[in-house]
Amino acid sequence: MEKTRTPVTVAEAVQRVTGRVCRTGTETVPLHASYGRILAGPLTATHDVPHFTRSPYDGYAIASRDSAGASGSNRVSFTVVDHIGAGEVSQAVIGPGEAVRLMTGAALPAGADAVVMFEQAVSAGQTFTIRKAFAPQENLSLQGEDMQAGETVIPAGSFIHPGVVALLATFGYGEVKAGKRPVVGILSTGTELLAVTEPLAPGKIRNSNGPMIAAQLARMGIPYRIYDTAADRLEVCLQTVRQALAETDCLITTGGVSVGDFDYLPDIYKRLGADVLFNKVAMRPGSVTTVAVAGDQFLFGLSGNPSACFTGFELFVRPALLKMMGADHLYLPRTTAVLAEDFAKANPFTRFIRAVYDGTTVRPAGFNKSNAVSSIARGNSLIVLPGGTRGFAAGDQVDVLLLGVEEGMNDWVL
Ligand SMILES: Nc1nc2c(c(=O)[nH]1)N[C@H]1C(S)=C(S)[C@@H](COP(=O)(O)OP(=O)(O)OC[C@H]3O[C@@H](n4cnc5c(N)ncnc54)[C@H](O)[C@@H]3O)O[C@H]1N2
Ligand code: MOO
Ligand SMILES: [Mg+2]
Repeated sequence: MEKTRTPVTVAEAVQRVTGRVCRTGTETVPLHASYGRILAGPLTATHDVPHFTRSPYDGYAIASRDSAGASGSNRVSFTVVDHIGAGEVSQAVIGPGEAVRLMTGAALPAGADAVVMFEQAVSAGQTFTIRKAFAPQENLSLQGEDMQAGETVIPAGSFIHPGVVALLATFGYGEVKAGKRPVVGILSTGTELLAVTEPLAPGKIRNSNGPMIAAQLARMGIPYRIYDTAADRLEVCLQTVRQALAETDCLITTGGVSVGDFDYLPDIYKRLGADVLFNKVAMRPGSVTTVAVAGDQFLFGLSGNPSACFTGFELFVRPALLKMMGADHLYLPRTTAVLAEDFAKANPFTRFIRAVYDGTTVRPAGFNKSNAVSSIARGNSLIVLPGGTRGFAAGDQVDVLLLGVEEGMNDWVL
């Protein structure tokens, strides 16, 4: 008889997984391919930004002291001695009553310390007048106002989003050192599984977990290798698992992880001498989710039930892969929202409900059993109801995990 499994809390399971992760290493990637990677080292400003004081407006550079006393009834006049656009540097040194006509982004000429916007001047040929006094540094984009040389702007472990790409470009990095991405194997097990394009047959279903996991990995920018689905036969599955472990950094299997007569993953972990971190989690769906480590390779044994499989990936596989790449924000972003409808079921275990979150309220995304596919498709989030609670009513405040958001949180508190 199958030994009773001891459930661990979700927090404990998450901690056991992330606690065992070793970094995959680092590699240098071209800047244009760096989006979505994890920054290996801190990004320090190698120069001031901007590195020269410039005009933030199209207008005239003046010496502010020349504008003293200007008013509507006492217009002060300037003579334009040069004319530059962004990228040009004026050789003029502004003397009393002189100005340089310059465009946004152009370097401030010597002798100037303020900029008059075109809208603040009345122009006439090579001269213009103003009706107010300008303060020193008025309308300037000062050297170093954005970043100063030596400042750490982005810490190591950050997700390289488009803003970080802009920063790397600003400092002249044509390539960047990033966390190496693990190559992940995907193996769907189950004698009942048909390839996606095969016609249905009695008792058979199409393999939806494999393509779903591939997409979950793709969403993280992680390369994967898909193995042919394996029938529920111990030797066949074991052989494919061994092959996958030889060819990839870690393996995600789906199905065959529970207590059924043809659930062979538990035997496979034994045969591999793998260290099973847990094989039962106090959660629904996905209570049978198993994570094992063979040598230094993770084996994520996700449930065959689609909603459980999906949830197991987001809760355990995702943070592990992020940590392998050196990320410091491992967990799904979390928020709270008002439950839009009653959820009457009791929650002996922590419950993750595929849900639709609209920024204020959240509601279950329809049929929500462990075997549901529809609610994974309709949902954009997971409602988290703590274990040991009764039902929840419309209007209750609940925790929500957001799916498909690039950057996560650096703690798991649920
Ligand atoms: N006596 C017990 N039975 C079950 C228990 C239990 O504790 N005691 N746990 C139940 C729970 S909870 C879950 S979840 C499932 C988990 O089963 P497995 O992970 O072993 O997965 P399978 O048995 O292989 O399949 C379950 C279900 O999912 C379908 N499936 C499998 N692979 C795919 C795929 N790639 N794409 C789409 N659907 C898939 C499969 O046909 C089954 O219907 O066990 C419960 N039983
Ligand atoms: O592992 Mo099961 O998903 O709890 O239904
Ligand atoms: Mg089973």
